[in-house]
Amino acid sequence: MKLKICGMNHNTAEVAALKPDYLGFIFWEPSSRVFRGTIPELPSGVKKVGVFVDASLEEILEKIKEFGLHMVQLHGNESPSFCKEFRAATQLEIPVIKAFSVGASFNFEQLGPYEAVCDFYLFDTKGKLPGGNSFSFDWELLSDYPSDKPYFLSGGIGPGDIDSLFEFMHRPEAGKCHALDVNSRFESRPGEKKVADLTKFKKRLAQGR
Ligand SMILES: O=C(O)c1ccccc1N[C@@H]1O[C@H](COP(=O)(O)O)[C@@H](O)[C@H]1O
Repeated sequence: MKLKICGMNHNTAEVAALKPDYLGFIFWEPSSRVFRGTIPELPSGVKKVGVFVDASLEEILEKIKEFGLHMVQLHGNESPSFCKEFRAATQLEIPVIKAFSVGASFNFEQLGPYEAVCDFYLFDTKGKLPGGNSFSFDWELLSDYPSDKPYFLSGGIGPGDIDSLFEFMHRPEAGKCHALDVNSRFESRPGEKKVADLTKFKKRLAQGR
């Protein structure tokens, strides 16, 4: 299972040294962990993911160029036609993660129009904010997941969730789970990650149950 550490801002180099598969940078101004500054050189293999909320195509393309982003996470109400336009503009070179907010229930039919225009889905918990709400949804809802597309499991995953994650990973609905996405539950303040907790979490994940 791959790992994405999101909401990087204050201690990027230290966290990158753990060599997660993905590091996420939030490019949404109202976020308390909006990315400022420059991204240090990362160990090879660590992919930089830009997280956007209903940004314009121009803004996203600009950030890709400025920060050398490898992938984008569209975390707002971006339409299938916007995803298609983005893929055409980037000639399929920048994979698209389309995020969806999951409440007490989730209508998987809404994924249909996105099947051909994104590379991954991401399931986050529905809350007041578009993302970074710090609480999880009922992962059992994913037992109705109808797609073959790999997805990121997100939303309030914290250091204490390892055992439930191992349980989840043994269920059929985890078959298409490509990566775990962690964010606010590993922070000492917004954008500053707790390296010791992340180190332990990553190690436990690698060891397996
Ligand atoms: O973290 C944010 O501030 C944020 C703002 C706007 C869009 C997405 C954001 N973060 C994403 O939210 C999920 C879940 O975060 P958490 O674990 O509940 O804190 C994660 O995918 C982040 O990429």
